[in-house]
Amino acid sequence: MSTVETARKTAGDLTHSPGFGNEHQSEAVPGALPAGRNSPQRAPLGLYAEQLSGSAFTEPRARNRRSWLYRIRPSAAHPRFTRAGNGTIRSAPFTETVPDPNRLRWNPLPEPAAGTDFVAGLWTLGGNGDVTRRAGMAIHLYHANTPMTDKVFSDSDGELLIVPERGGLLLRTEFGLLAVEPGHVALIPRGVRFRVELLDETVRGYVCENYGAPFVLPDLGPIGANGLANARDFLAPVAAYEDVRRPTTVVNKFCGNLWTATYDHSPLDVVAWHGNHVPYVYDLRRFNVIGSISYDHPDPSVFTVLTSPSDTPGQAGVDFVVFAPRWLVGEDTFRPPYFHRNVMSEYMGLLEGAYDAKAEGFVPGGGSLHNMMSAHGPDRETFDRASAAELVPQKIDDGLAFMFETRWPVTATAQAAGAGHLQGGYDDVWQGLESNFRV
Ligand SMILES: O=C(O)Cc1cc(O)ccc1O
Ligand SMILES: [Fe+2]
Repeated sequence: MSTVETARKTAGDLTHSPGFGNEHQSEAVPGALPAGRNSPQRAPLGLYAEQLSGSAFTEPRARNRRSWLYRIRPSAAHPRFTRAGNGTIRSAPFTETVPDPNRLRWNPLPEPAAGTDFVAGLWTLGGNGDVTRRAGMAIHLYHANTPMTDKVFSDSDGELLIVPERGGLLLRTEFGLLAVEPGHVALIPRGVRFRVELLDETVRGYVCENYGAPFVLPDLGPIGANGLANARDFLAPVAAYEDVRRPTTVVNKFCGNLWTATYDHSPLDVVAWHGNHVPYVYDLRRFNVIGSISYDHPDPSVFTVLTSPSDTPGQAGVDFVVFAPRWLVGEDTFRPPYFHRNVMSEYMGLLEGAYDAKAEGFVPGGGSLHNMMSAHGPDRETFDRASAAELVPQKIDDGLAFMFETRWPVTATAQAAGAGHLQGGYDDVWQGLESNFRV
């Protein structure tokens, strides 16, 4: 069997622990999880107990995050990390270019060179904030055609929201295995080690690296107790471990740089765990879309899947927003996204099909950046069509788009600002919107 076939077979057999933000627990071997305490004098089965903290010990209970891992060897037993090249990964502060008020749009990344794995194929588009302050975010794209072998990755700088656009990934994490396909997302918490294997020969997608407060489900306010992304649709893995004594390269992204150390064993050796600092997958098509059933186009905040709150109430470090299949029924309403200028900065990507504000040029695997206060909205073709459309109920089900919306302007990396796949002439999509003013 090819490595892809083997990974597919493994992905087909996975079981999960459902729920977002709750206390999960799992043991791959009966009796591996200590009962009634975290640190028994001797952990069961000769395992080592270790706490992984995703919040300060003292943060309020509602925001407190930690997991207890029961592992074959303690994480502390490792040699010295040394600097490795950062490849095409960049981190905040982003200072290679000046922040650009122009509307920018990219085509998909070119095909990866042979032998590119997930970490080597990470390519940073831009971001904001400062990794050393745990504030802000980065937008990455990835492309890969090779599984990571005897190599694991962990990101001390933030959590990773992985959004596949082409091909599926098998994520072997310290907590167990997750499979994530286009139309699904995976969320890997800060510091969790994982290896990426491929469910297809070539894979491609987007990553939001969130340096700030971990993503949570948004409050629902008057929507009530249910709706948007439902907590039970998030799936954590069940424990699965490797007892492998073979040199394994651990790549750690720390304060913007990659560091590596060669362990003499696989650190994916957690036999049991419990806690709430855990990875998840989520199927975007489970999103319960709320919208207007009378008139007007609601703000896209109503499509928020996950939000990273900042110290300013209601102003997210980053929101992850999905434009999922839905009905449009608004009466006397311009139904596509309206023209607007937004204090928040918007990076949009497309997972399949088309997006209802853009007739052409915004393609799956590509992306657009509409920075703070930049004027954007429907292109001319969309404006003309939607202004004349007969307002019968209409199902939008020919596309899946998403947005990373962030409180601070996004500064592009040099490689993104100078990319061959940066589109020229994006401004032209708003040309020809002539004055129709008549008095
Ligand atoms: O710019 C975009 O396409 C995203 C967006 C969608 C929408 O429905 C309303 C506002 C908005 O920024
Ligand atoms: Fe917008």
